[in-house]
Amino acid sequence: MPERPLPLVLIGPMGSGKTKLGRRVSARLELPFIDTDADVVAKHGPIHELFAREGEASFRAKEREAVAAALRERAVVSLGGGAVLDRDTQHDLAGASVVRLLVDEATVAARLGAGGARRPLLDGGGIDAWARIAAERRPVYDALADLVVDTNRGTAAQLTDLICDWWRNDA
Ligand SMILES: Nc1ncnc2c1ncn2[C@@H]1O[C@H](COP(=O)(O)OP(=O)(O)OP(=O)(O)O)[C@@H](O)[C@H]1O
Ligand SMILES: O=C(O)C1=C[C@@H](O)[C@@H](O)[C@H](O)C1
Ligand SMILES: [Mg+2]
Repeated sequence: MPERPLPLVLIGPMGSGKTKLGRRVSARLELPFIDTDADVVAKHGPIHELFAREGEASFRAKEREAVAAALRERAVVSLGGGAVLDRDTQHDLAGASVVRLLVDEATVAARLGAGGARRPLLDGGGIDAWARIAAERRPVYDALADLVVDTNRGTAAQLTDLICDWWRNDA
């Protein structure tokens, strides 16, 4: 069987590993890597500053622009955690290979504490806010998924292999 369609898109909640695994998968498949959060930051500055300055709706509009451009590419694309809420993005994902990353609250608590980008939707709410947002979005992630990957177990190398084998139809 031939390879699955491109782009190969990673979706899932904050801290599920979209950026980390997306970068590794793209290197393995020798495809370009696009992280839509990084594209928004490159064009508009840090996401927490954009939220503070212009509010979430403005961030979502800018995010949608970055996502629309990314989903036209033959690339591995890691979406921001909330990007899948946009109806046009849901429509664009119909032709893509969509990998949904799962992570439990206990696992993600350690990951989110590890530093990295500030996440404005968790400001003040921490892991409780993460759990509420993840539960709200679960049906959307599940409906869009072509492959579900549990990131609570296994190394990043094993998870990368699993995604690459699936995309190549070797799984
Ligand atoms: N499978 C994994 N095992 C161990 N640590 C991981 C794994 N996946 C991600 N991490 C770590 O968890 C943190 C969050 O990962 P990452 O930034 O890739 O998540 P994300 O899904 O892109 O989150 P966001 O939606 O906020 O962009 C990072 O410190 C990363 O190194
Ligand atoms: O889940 C979300 O809504 C977000 C996730 C991050 O990737 C960023 O896109 C931003 O912090 C919002
Ligand atoms: Mg990310």
